[in-house]
Amino acid sequence: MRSTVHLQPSLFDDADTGGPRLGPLGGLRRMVLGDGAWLDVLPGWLHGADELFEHLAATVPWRAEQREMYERTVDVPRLLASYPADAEPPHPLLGEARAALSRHYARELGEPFRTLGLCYYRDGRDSVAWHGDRIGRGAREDTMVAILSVGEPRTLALRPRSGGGPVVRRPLGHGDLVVMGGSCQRTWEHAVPKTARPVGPRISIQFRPRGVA
Ligand SMILES: O=C(O)CCC(=O)C(=O)O
Ligand SMILES: [Fe+2]
Repeated sequence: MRSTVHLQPSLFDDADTGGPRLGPLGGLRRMVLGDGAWLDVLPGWLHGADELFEHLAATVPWRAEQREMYERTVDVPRLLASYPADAEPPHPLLGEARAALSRHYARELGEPFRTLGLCYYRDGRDSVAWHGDRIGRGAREDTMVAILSVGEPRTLALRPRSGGGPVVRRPLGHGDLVVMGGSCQRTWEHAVPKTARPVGPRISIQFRPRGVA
């Protein structure tokens, strides 16, 4: 397995003093994607994200998974960790983030965010292929998946599931928040493409309601 590369302190976040802290969610801006899907974006929601990155990189019990593909067993190109609704988040800030998101979206979502999913992209060879989060209720119902990104910027790509149409590309930087909502998981697909650029590691933190996966 590839070795784990850690960020140099303050490589991304020069203003890093004190611990990590969340800004207000009032600056969220909505992009209407179409077919009932939307994407809310808030660059720089988390300040002082270096410490969170380092903490998660070092303490989360990252899992390497394998998957059957075309009758071969292949490595899933990223490391994973999941925290069910009743598990203690791996950093208190993530509990705060989940509570803030639940408050902000209470009326529109109608239920709180519950579970945490984490992905560790070690370098540009790590990726996630086109998919919707359709294992759970997202296959049938409108829902939301919120993603806080720390570490190296990577691109979140989105495309309509049917009928082609242009690919929407959002760079996700250190401390940025995006929320996929409405029908996004069933009418659109998303991916984090591989890149040939020499990029460092990124951690994606996903917040989902119960039964969405
Ligand atoms: O890396 C990301 O932010 C996206 C991860 C993702 O789509 C997933 O785990 O379902
Ligand atoms: Fe996903």
